Amino acid sequence: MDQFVIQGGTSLAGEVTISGAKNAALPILFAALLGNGKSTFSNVPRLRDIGTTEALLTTLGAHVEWQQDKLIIDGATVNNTLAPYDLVKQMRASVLALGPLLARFGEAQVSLPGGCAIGARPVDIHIQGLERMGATINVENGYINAKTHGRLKGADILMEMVSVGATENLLMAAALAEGKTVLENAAREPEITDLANCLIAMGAKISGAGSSRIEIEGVESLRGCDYSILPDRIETGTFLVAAAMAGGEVLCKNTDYHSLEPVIEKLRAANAHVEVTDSRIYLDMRGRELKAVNIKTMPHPGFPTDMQAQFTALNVVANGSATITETIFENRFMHVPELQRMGANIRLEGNTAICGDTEYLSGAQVMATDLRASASLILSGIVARGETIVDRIYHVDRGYQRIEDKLSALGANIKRRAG
Ligand SMILES: CC(=O)N[C@H]1[C@@H](OP(=O)(O)OP(=O)(O)OC[C@H]2O[C@@H](n3ccc(=O)[nH]c3=O)[C@H](O)[C@@H]2O)O[C@H](CO)[C@@H](O)[C@@H]1O
Ligand SMILES: C=C(OP(=O)(O)O)C(=O)O
Repeated sequence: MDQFVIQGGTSLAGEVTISGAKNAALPILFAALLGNGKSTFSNVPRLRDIGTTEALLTTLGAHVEWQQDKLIIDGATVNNTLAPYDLVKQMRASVLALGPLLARFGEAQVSLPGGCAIGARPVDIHIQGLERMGATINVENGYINAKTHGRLKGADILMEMVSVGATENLLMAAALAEGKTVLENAAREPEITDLANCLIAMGAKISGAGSSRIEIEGVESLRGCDYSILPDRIETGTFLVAAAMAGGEVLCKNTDYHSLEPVIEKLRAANAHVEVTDSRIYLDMRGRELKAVNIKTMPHPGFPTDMQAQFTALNVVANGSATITETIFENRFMHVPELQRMGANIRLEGNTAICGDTEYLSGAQVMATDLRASASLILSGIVARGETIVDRIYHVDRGYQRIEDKLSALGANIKRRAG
């Protein structure tokens, strides 16, 4: 298994070009299953999860190919509705095949994704919503088996919790349902708006995406589209935090400042100087004292859970003490024991991490447990004294495109060692 070897203590300065958003690309690539023609996607990040999605779409019969930097998916060739465990277990987002397959083919068998390191991650809200649209669903032998007689029927669906995945699955299903669907208490993440815009480009009739009430007037068929994926707000946030922790400066290009407002607000509260234009964010931390900030993760437009681990690392090296409260996932503090091994002064109380003053971090061999936990360990390694080795970096490769190349270009001393 590959590792990262990091020599700490370097400063960071320069520019970084942000890739397309994993969490927008994954639902959008599954949306191609709804179209009866070829879709061409640009700004698709080169990630392990994208490879897994390509494999799953191919298993479902879609013709998938890269043409230079564009990913082409032909929804017209889809001829199989079984998403097998072997692929779903590699990536939970595979459950997003459920809504499109059921809506287009009247049936789907999708392996239950199960939990992962950060929490149980149930899919009951996805299932209940599809049942409201007339699907018959049973969960047996580890599979969600869904069927519908004729088309799905539009319905008023009040989701009991704000769920990004359920909103995406139901939005895709409703696009091809008969009649009108109203999704209440919908997630408002930028990635939902991006998915809705892609569906609209395929011919769907959707209004209200980005608000908590989305209305969808189902259509009989959808076509392929040409669509560019939104920039990755979490990758952007990770580089901004890296520069803040290292006392350096960074210009993030090809990004989207609007999707990052809660993160930028916290970086400014941490005493970073931040300047924004629509597609660029510049952070300067030179000569400024980094201050610890209180964080509470919330659905968008609150502070994103996917930036929680990086801010835990930031608080560790900042002055003062502050609390980090995780409200989305019950077990998203796996980075804490690893950071403690590097000398971090953190105390866990239930779903809150209290970060006190830490004199310095010292390099150590640490283990990545999930995607953003891995990022927090890399950032800590860059500012630690001595050498840090991060094991199990396949987690990082799920969601960051060649993070070591981008960090090296900024001045970090980080190398991938093949294991
Ligand atoms: C609201 C939120 O911040 N969602 C995050 C979540 O999306 P993801 O789609 O993975 O998770 P959800 O938004 O669905 O989950 C939000 C909460 O609802 C619960 N739940 C969800 C579905 C369901 O059927 N039943 C149920 O109980 C989950 O356990 C969780 O506590 O993880 C992604 C990857 O880290 C992030 O990019 C999303 O921003
Ligand atoms: C946890 C994440 O992704 P996933 O939902 O794919 O596990 C993430 O993007 O931080």
